[in-house]
Amino acid sequence: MIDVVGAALVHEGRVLAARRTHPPEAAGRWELPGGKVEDGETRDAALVREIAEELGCRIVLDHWLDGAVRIGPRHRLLVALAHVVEGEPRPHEHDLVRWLGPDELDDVDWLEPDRPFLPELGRLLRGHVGRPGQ
Ligand SMILES: Nc1nc2c([nH]c(=O)n2[C@H]2C[C@H](O)[C@@H](COP(=O)(O)OP(=O)(O)OP(=O)(O)O)O2)c(=O)[nH]1
Repeated sequence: MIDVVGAALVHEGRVLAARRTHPPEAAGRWELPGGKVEDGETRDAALVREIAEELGCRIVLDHWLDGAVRIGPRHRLLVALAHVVEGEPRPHEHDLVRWLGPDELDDVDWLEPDRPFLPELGRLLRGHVGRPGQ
């Protein structure tokens, strides 16, 4: 099983969603930025690397959300709450990013494996993670 790691980047009570451009069946659908963990790499290091590549910023991980969701036969998705500590996230590989508040999580067409993480994410955002002054 290969781990795919996604970052729930939180800022001021909103989370960053990114729109995929490939492959064709996933283009236009939304995900948490991230990617596959490489051989010999920790999940944490993989996520920091992927976000630097995809969004050009440095992040720090807060904690991994509960659960792992199968993506097809060989992969599974794990999600960590994280925040940006250097630079501004700008899409290099996605065609759009959006910051979504807890009441906006249903406004975008997420890839299926991401959906089970949304209730916990909504609760965390409503509980004020990443709000100014915290
Ligand atoms: N990054 C990411 N991938 C996701 C999410 N949800 C989901 O089903 N996936 C799927 C899409 C892809 O099939 C796979 C991750 O592939 P990727 O293309 O992002 O990974 P990568 O950057 O390591 O890419 P590659 O070098 O293997 O092409 O997991 C998600 O929230 N984030």
